[in-house]
Amino acid sequence: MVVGNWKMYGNLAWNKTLLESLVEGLRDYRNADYAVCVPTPYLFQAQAVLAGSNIAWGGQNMHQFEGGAFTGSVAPHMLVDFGCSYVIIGHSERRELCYESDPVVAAKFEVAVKVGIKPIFCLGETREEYEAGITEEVVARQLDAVLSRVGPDGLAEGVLAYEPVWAIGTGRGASPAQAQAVHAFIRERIAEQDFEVASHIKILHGGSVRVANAAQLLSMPDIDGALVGNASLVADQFIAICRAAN
Ligand SMILES: O=C[C@H](O)COP(=O)(O)O
Repeated sequence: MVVGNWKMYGNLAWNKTLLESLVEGLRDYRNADYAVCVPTPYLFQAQAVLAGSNIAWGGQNMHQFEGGAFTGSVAPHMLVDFGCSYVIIGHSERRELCYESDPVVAAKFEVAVKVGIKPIFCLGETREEYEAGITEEVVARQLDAVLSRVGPDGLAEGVLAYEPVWAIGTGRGASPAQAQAVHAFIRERIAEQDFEVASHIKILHGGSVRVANAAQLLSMPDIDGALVGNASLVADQFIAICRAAN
């Protein structure tokens, strides 16, 4: 599975060109799941261009409540209204810049599943946590917050994305071996509660996934795909990464 996270980029004309290029470039690649998560104002456009293609679409966040006086927020059903299949939950940029706590992220995960949208649950350590050697402690804490809220059966309704924060946007991602080790730790922790769920849940990798490193990362046994930022903004690069997963 390969998901493009456009973050806060795009305009109607640029989006149209990129989306149409992706539809054409991936038309014959049907052995993997593909999606793009676009800024909320462009969901209508993603739906219009991607409907009927083999590329799904989704949001980059949503509120944990199903409605209310939360100016500027997006309610879960609003993503459903635009045909979203996915929503990114707990991205490190929101955890840091919007102070999203583990309990809030877990609540968002639960509500996404409730309204029928597959959450892409992001977890990962900061550079400081990596250098302090507490990566496993951090991702375990983040994972456990969701597991304790929804249980393994609820977790199975989502997709995980391990994104070492220190690799995001830097052009220097984790090595395949480094990434595999943490993916395996995450899967083993889930297996402690439910082996079947652990065996089937997708764990994507994010953090400077590029054309140059995608195939190696995707060849790792516990890496089931990629959550791609920068490279998803360039049609040829994102298509090449998607094809590597096919
Ligand atoms: O959601 C995507 C991740 O933040 C990775 O972004 P990046 O590929 O630009 O490092």
